[in-house]
Amino acid sequence: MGQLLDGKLVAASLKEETLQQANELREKGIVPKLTIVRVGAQPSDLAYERGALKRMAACNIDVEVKELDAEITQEDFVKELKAVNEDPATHGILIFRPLPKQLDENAIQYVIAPEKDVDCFSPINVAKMNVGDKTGLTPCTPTAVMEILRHYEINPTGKDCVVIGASNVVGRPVFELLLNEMATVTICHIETKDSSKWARQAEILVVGVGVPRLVKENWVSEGTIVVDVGINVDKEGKMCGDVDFDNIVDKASMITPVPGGVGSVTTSVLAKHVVKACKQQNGL
Ligand SMILES: Nc1nc(=O)c2c([nH]1)NC[C@@H]1CN(c3ccc(C(=O)N[C@@H](CCC(=O)O)C(=O)O)cc3)C=[N+]21
Repeated sequence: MGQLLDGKLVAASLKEETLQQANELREKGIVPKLTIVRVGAQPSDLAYERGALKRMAACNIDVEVKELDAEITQEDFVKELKAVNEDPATHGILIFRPLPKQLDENAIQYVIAPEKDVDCFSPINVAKMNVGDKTGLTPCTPTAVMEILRHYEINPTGKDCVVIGASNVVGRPVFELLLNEMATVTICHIETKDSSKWARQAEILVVGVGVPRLVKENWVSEGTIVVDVGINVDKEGKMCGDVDFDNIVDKASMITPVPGGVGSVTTSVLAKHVVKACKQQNGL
């Protein structure tokens, strides 16, 4: 059986680091704070919010949820966001996405203050990530993938990596973060003729598509390292990933479970980013 890549372990070790840094800031009289901007009450937003609130509490980071009406206009949303940008007590801002359809994400991405943008919504942070400028803030879930690899001393440098899924929130940033580590990266997407053919060549396979158990046993080779970013609910109401875990676990050399894999690391990365942003804003 392949080794389980245990996200809870990774999250716990990140938490220790972040808690210590948050406490050091508090000793200096600086209180690190995250403000969450939620429009409406989407179940997936609420699921993430619950996890984020718990994690911030564990890291001694303050958090405020700014809950906005589901029908809010573009103009009012921009006004609210600018107020959070300018709030000196707030060091990190997380806006749940996707936003409802009356709001124009392509315009709003330019409004969020880049130095507070802890989940990489601003094109400034996207550009910094894409050129490997470490002063920026990277997206939490893709960074959680990298933190799992780092924790288990899996160095992507020079490795053949295949990313399944080219979304702006998972696949593309994972591609860029792996490339920054000098991996050889192939990205497969909806128009790829045969993703399984590329996946079988992978030393590290990262999957983020949002299709329950898309990746079957014949997509992996003996020894592949499999990282599953999917969080789905199957027809039986059971949480599952994008990888057919039960049929792959024996073939893979290492594999993340769902739940308990990437998804359990994301909020720890969020906390780490709030502390990073807080330090930068205080010249530390
Ligand atoms: N800017 C932005 N970034 C996001 O990352 C983002 C977002 N907007 N909008 C909403 C979606 C949804 N989302 C979830 C994350 C974890 C669970 C979840 O269930 N987590 C489990 C752990 C799952 C596991 O262990 O794999 C938990 O916290 O217990 C659900 C949903 C993030 N999102």
